[in-house]
Amino acid sequence: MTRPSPGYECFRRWTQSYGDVYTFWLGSTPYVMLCSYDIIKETFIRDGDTYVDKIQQPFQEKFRGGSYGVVETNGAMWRDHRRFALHQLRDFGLGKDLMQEKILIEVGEMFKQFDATQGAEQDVPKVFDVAVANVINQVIFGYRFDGEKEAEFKRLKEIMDFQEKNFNNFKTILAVFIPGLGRILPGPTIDELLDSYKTTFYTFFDARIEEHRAKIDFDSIESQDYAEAYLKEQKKRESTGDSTSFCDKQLSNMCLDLWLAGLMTTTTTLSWAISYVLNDLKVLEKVHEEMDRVIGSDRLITTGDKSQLPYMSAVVNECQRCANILPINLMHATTQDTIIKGYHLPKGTGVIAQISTLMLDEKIFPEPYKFNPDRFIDEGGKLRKVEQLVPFSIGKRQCLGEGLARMELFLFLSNFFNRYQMSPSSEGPPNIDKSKDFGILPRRFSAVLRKRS
Ligand code: HEM
Repeated sequence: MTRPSPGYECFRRWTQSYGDVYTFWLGSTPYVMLCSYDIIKETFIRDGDTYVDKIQQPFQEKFRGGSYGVVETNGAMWRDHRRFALHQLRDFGLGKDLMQEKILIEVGEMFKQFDATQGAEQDVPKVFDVAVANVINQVIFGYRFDGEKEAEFKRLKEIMDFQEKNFNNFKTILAVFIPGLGRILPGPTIDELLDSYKTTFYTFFDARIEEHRAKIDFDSIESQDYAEAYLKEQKKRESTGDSTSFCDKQLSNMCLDLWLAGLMTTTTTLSWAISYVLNDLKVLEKVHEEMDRVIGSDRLITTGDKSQLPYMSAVVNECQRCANILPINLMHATTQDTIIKGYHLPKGTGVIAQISTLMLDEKIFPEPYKFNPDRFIDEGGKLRKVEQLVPFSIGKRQCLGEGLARMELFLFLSNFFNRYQMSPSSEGPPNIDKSKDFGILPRRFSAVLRKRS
């Protein structure tokens, strides 16, 4: 393979050596990496339809029982379900106050947990994990993990920890893409890993779906959550003779995609965000100075305050840039023959918009590994818009949950910082070195919180 092994710095160096378009081979499959904003704009934005497909990975179909969900599907299946999910997210209150209300309830619950143990070292990411899980589970299944449901979350968390532990290393990625090699590597095979992971998740989703089916009122117009809206749409389509496009298997797989994409990305970003700030407490001082000047109390901060809090927004931007949670973005495929910079790419060629390299481009972000929110503040003290900040990717497959994620990051972080003074635990600030990681894992750490007066 290569030295250093594939990861942020390796992709950055390859871009410096080979230019902003080069080929990266995973097993026997070539992927064309697009590594500058100009080339990504020229392809994924200006010619979006040509880059919209996903490479079909055999292990995905095996895992899902066919081509299902929204993250891995192509054509009408992908288009229909992406549109439907976006529509439901809007109906549940994105852009209105409803979603914000749900998130602020979680902020309040989170405060109760942190307040109860203030002054002592506490596991901060653990509390954020539950808060974010409650938000996405409300969207999909309409309830929070409180009271007797707490055990449910504990079980799901165990599976996610299992996934984190077993799937975020280069050996496993190699085994996925080069199955022959996977069979001779030590440890459990990919099939064994996927089997245990899959059974638990689908069992959870299918049980929730059956509960919905048992109590659904098909005559009610409003739906409380995604699963209810889906079952109604399924019935509507079946009545017109279409029994395939909104089938049961697709519902389980949509729940899986929304749940996993909605939870792990956001919790990982939040844990990195707090880790960066714990490593540079001067940033927290500046946040507090802005909060005291603009908010001046412990009232809940809402999205209505955002335009008055440019430094806070710059902190969120810089946390997303540095967290840079996908060292390799998801793999796309060309839908037709095309030409990039004079190179001919036949239909079906793997193409990757390399957003992690873009967010570490030193021409745009000098000293790219330095955590520096001020890079997003202009001379007039206002928030500076930087096109190259693309943590949610670009083009027709751009993150489906971007609106929800942005709202969660701003509301969770701004309210958390406004309420607490924070200091590292006796172990010191969390480790923020990513140089040895291929995948990116959430940070696990404790910190001491004290309510600000
Ligand atoms: C900080 C949080 C998040 C980050 C950084 C993030 C980032 C991304 C990225 C980079 C992609 C790949 C786009 C591409 O293929 O080019 C993606 C896709 C996706 N994300 Fe997110 N995401 C976040 C939160 C969420 C949330 C909250 C949801 C769910 C509500 C979600 C659902 C999805 C889905 C379903 C896709 C696949 C879209 C498609 O293929 O059409 N994400 N996300």
